[in-house]
Amino acid sequence: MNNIKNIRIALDGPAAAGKSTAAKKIAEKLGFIYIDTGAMYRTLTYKAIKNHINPKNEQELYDLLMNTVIELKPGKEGQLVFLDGHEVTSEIRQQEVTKNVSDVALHQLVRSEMVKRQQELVQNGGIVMDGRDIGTAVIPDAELKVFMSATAEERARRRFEEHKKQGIESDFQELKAEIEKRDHIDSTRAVSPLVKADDAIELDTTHMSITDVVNKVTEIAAERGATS
Ligand SMILES: Nc1ncnc2c1ncn2[C@@H]1O[C@H](COP(=O)(O)OP(=O)(O)OP(=O)(O)O)[C@@H](O)[C@H]1O
Ligand SMILES: Nc1ccn([C@@H]2O[C@H](COP(=O)(O)O)[C@@H](O)[C@H]2O)c(=O)n1
Repeated sequence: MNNIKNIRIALDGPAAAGKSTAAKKIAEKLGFIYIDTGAMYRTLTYKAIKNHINPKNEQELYDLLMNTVIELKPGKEGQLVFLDGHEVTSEIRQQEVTKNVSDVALHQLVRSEMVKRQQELVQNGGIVMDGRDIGTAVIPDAELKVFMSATAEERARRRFEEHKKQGIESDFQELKAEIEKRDHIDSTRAVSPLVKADDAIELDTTHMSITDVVNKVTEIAAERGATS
């Protein structure tokens, strides 16, 4: 890095641990760019569903990805997502996408292309990137790695409250089961599974507020050279 201010912060952890909420605020505080890599896997999944491609068909998914432009752009409320030039920011959060995304994300061919694209996005530093393999595969030499966790019960409770605020009806037990299923697929896949990098700082946020989390990470980021 030629500018010590432009550190790269890798934020990994299981579903609904609060990664994107924290990452957005940390980026805002530091004047960094925020990149949500889950959105890229979700966008491919959304297109695969539209094209009736089976999430288990690695070659067809890869061919589709090679003919797909995924753009992430900063917006007022966070990151905007574009698929082949069309905005799909809210479409990629649909339940059908959530249910299938971990099966799409487990393939070697899909992951190596996604990692390549993500590495191009972090070249200049000054970024907070969140996902499942950022500290282990995308930016293994990141200046700061954080592995955010919380109990499955608390993560399901947070998602349930989020849905309630958005007027989306949901069942707590179903949400918890969906989160646990996704975590299981993500952490047991053969290619870059969800795992804490050896040199990541573990942050159990079960009893932490969003402000506590943001303050903690920005404090450590400042120690590692980031200035706002
Ligand atoms: N420390 C916290 N305390 C209470 N609620 C939180 C905390 N962090 C995040 N939340 C809330 O939990 C919900 C899930 O957070 P968020 O979407 O940031 O998780 P995530 O890790 O990015 O999830 P995913 O990987 O599934 O996209 C959001 O409604 C968010 O406002
Ligand atoms: N670096 C990443 C990011 C995401 N995934 C997969 O995408 C799913 C959706 O991610 P969200 O953060 O939007 O919930 C996630 O469950 C993983 O299957 C990934 O593999 N690597």
